[in-house]
Amino acid sequence: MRPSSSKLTFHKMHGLGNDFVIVDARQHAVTMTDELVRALANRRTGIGCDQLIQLEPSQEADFAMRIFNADGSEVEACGNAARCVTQLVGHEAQIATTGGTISGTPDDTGATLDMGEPRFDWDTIPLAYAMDTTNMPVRWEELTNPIAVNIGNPHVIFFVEDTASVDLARLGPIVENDPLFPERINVNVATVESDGSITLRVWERGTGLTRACGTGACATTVAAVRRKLVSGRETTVHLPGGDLAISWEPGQEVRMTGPAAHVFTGEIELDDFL
Ligand SMILES: N[C@@H](CCC[C@H](N)C(=O)O)C(=O)O
Repeated sequence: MRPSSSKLTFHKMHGLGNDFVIVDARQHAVTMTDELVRALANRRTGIGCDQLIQLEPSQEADFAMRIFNADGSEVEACGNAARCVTQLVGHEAQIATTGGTISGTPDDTGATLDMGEPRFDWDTIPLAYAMDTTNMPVRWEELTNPIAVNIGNPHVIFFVEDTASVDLARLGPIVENDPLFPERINVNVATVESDGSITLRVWERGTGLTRACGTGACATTVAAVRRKLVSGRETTVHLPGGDLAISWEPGQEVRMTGPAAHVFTGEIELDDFL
C-alpha cells in the first residue's frame, strides 16, 4: 500500500541523540508501510533516524503516537520521542500509544512525562514461559541474572561492573532475538554508581545501539529500585547522549524529565523512496 499523498512533510528531532523523523498525520492521513519506514530511516540513502514517529488523531487522548523502529517494526512506546512530540505540540498533552497513555508537559528545553505504571509478570513482559522476572535464572556469556520490566515496551536489564566493557553490539542482538522473548526485547546494561546515579547503554530492539533510550532509562530505574540498588525518588541516568532524571516508587507511575531538540523541518517526494 502506498501513502495517500506523494509529498511528505516531516520534522527531524532528537532526545539526547536518539533521533526521529516525525510525521504529523493528525490532519492528513498517511499510510506508513514497513518498507517506507526502512527507506526513510536509512542513514545512507534516506533521511536517517532511529525511529519514525507518526502522529494521528485519537478518540481517548489529545493525539496518538505510532512508533516504528528503523527495521520497520511497529512498537508500543518511546520515551525520547514522547518528549520530542510534547515539545513539538508545545502544550500539555495526553499521548495515546499501543503501550498505554503518556502524559507530557513541555518546558524550556524538553519535557516531563508520566510514562504509566511498569509491569513485571512474565506474561506481560512477555517471556515465552513462566519465571521470576526480578532474578531471571538465565545467562548469555558474561551477561547473567537479568531483570525484566515492561514500561509500555519490553526491556531486560543486566547490572554489570562496567558498561563500557560489555560488547553490546555483539551480545545485544543475541539477547534481543532469543526465543525466551517472543516479541524480541530491548537490552540494557547498567551500573549503579556510588552516588546512586546509573550509567546505562542500550541495544534497542529493531534499531541497535542508540545514544539514549528513554524507556530504557525508566525500566532500568524501576529495576534498580526493585533490586534495592537505588531509592528511585530522583535518579539520574547517564546515557552516551546525556542525562535523564527518572523517578519511581512502587505503585506509582514512572516520571521522566529530559531534553528534546528540533533539528529541522523538511519535505520529501515519496516517489523517490518507493
Ligand atoms: N528509543 C526509544 C524506544 C524505541 C522503541 C524500542 N526500540 C522498542 O522496540 O521497544 C525510547 O526512547 O524509549
